[in-house]
Amino acid sequence: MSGGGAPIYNRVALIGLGLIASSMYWAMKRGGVAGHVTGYARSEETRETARRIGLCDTVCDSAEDAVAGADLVVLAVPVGAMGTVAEAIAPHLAPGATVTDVGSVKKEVIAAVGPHIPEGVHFVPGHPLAGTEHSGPESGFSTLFDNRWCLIVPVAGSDPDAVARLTGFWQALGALTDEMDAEHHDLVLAVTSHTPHLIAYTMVGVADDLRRVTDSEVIKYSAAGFRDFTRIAASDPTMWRDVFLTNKEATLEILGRFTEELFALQRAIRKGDGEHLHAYFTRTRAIRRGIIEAGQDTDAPDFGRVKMDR
Ligand SMILES: NC(=O)c1ccc[n+]([C@@H]2O[C@H](COP(=O)([O-])OP(=O)(O)OC[C@H]3O[C@@H](n4cnc5c(N)ncnc54)[C@H](O)[C@@H]3O)[C@@H](O)[C@H]2O)c1
Ligand SMILES: O=C(O)C(=O)C[C@]1(C(=O)O)C=C[C@@H](O)C=C1
Repeated sequence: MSGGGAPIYNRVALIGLGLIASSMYWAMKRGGVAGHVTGYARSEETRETARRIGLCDTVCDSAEDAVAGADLVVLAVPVGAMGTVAEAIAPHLAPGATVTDVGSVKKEVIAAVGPHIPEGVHFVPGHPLAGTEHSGPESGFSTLFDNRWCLIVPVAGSDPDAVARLTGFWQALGALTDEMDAEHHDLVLAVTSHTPHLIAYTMVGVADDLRRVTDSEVIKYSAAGFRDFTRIAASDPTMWRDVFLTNKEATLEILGRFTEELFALQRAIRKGDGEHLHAYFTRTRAIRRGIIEAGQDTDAPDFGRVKMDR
């Protein structure tokens, strides 16, 4: 972490003031990572909230004002709005500035933003793999990125110094960093984040339909597994609508494989094929244990319990 050394960027502009931007602001302040931080959100109400809670050193009434003189501009709006925002700020970007984004999808964001980035301005996309089901300017906290991955996704011709500086910035916010190309990123995230969210949304929807039949029993007596699904399914509808509309190809590919496996399990249940079910669950349990042994999920609530099982 920067820990009070020289700031990595003198002036940072946050466009969109929700969970990710507000967490970035508090983490920047914690580590002395940035000099002055400006912020802009589309709605007057969000800007007022930001001013009230001291989110950003200056809250601007236009994106153009926010980016003026910034050496780092962070696009932290829903994926579907990235292109429009980039187009609006493009004429006001300072020469030599870096524009990055935090969008959950990379290929379509790069296609939407890239063409608007002027000559002499660097574009280095990124994606912190950290979040919660909450959204808006009051949902952020300084430790969100601690020990979480942030994937840096350089585009063709990305300036290596700009990439290295942004990488150092994310590390100073507490994150672990890695580089990945956009196509691979979108496939990996379809497996680890996007399809699981869709499944959670579906399961909660199914239970809600059932609730009408069983008169609230499903929700009332929901076990921990289902409650975890409801947390995920409470995630922001705009953000997730945009994720599925923009990571269509990879999500449909993974959903296709998921459906095949589900049918195989369904068949095993119908035929009473306990061997199939047991072998399948044994394989997936080993995956979970492997993650924990690799130390990649040490803050999971059941970490200690799984260790004690052995
Ligand atoms: N929430 C997560 O778990 C998570 C994790 C990693 C990355 N992301 C990505 O980060 C980005 C922001 O997500 P978030 O969770 O902070 O969302 P959020 O809903 O908390 O905040 C989004 C902000 O953008 C503003 N906004 C929307 N459209 C705008 C526009 N056209 N112009 C200006 N401002 C606009 C909203 O008013 C809000 O302030 C998204 O692209 C999302 O995919 C989210
Ligand atoms: O922890 C959560 O609530 C999240 O959904 C965070 C999560 C994820 O799926 O892991 C969601 C979207 C992102 O783009 C990155 C992280």
